[in-house]
Amino acid sequence: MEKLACFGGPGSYSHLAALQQDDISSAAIVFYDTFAAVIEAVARKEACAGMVPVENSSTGSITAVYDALQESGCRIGGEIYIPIHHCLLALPGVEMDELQSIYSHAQGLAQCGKFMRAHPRWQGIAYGSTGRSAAKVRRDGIRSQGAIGNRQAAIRYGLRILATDIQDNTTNYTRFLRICRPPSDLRDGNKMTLVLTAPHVPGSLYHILEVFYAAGLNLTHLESRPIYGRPFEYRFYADVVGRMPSDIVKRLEKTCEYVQSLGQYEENTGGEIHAIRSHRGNVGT
Ligand SMILES: O=C(O)C(=O)Cc1ccccc1
Repeated sequence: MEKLACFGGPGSYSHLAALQQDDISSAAIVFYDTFAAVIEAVARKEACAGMVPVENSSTGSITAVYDALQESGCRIGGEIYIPIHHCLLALPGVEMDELQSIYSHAQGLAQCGKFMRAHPRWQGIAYGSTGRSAAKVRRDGIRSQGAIGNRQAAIRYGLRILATDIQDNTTNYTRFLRICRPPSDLRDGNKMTLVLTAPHVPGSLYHILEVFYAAGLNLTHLESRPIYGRPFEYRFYADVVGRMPSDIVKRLEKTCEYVQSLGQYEENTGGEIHAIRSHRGNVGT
């Protein structure tokens, strides 16, 4: 059976994203404890695909994923947006005022900053993932331990939900990437992630963006990451919606110092997040 390498353990948000992959059965999901380990597992052919979070609507990009992807030779085969509704979890029968240590993935703690600050006696402790945090609370059986995670983790580990929707931002979404290995699992689609570098001359990024503009391509995300060994020089990751004709690819190749496709995949337009983004787009025009 083809395996999917997933970040974070049973009950993590990445697990929820992996379970929504129609072609993968839940028994085929294997867990890894770092984003880089997921990507390496795909590169080493231990799995046909991987699932990692890449961007959150309140805390921003997970830059470690871009960096691990760059080194690996892997590609992006899909994306999925998951609404993130964080809950405060504890052992059955435990009340809020008994809690002292709250375990979660660093992303979970960051997304619940206001809730955590409203309880200054609690210590937030970054742990492997939200799923692993919930499992730890159950395994340790210590009444002063809580976790931040999702409702499914509470059900899976038999934990009590003490508070719901504790994230700062009511529209809290995480974008997950399906990682694949070329040429297998490479897909077609209307969205593309490009990695590019710009020549070090005035206006070079402007001219690159102009190519997207002239072709009517919607740039949905632009990320810059340092290039190792070239201090203060950057590699750009551009997500572009719209099909790219070959003359545009040629123009980009002429304008960029370096350009490569990291994958072409179907834009995830399902659900509420798409309505929110489309609405915002309409308001702006
Ligand atoms: O720890 C998890 O459950 C993850 O998959 C990472 C994460 C954490 C918080 C919000 C979204 C993703």
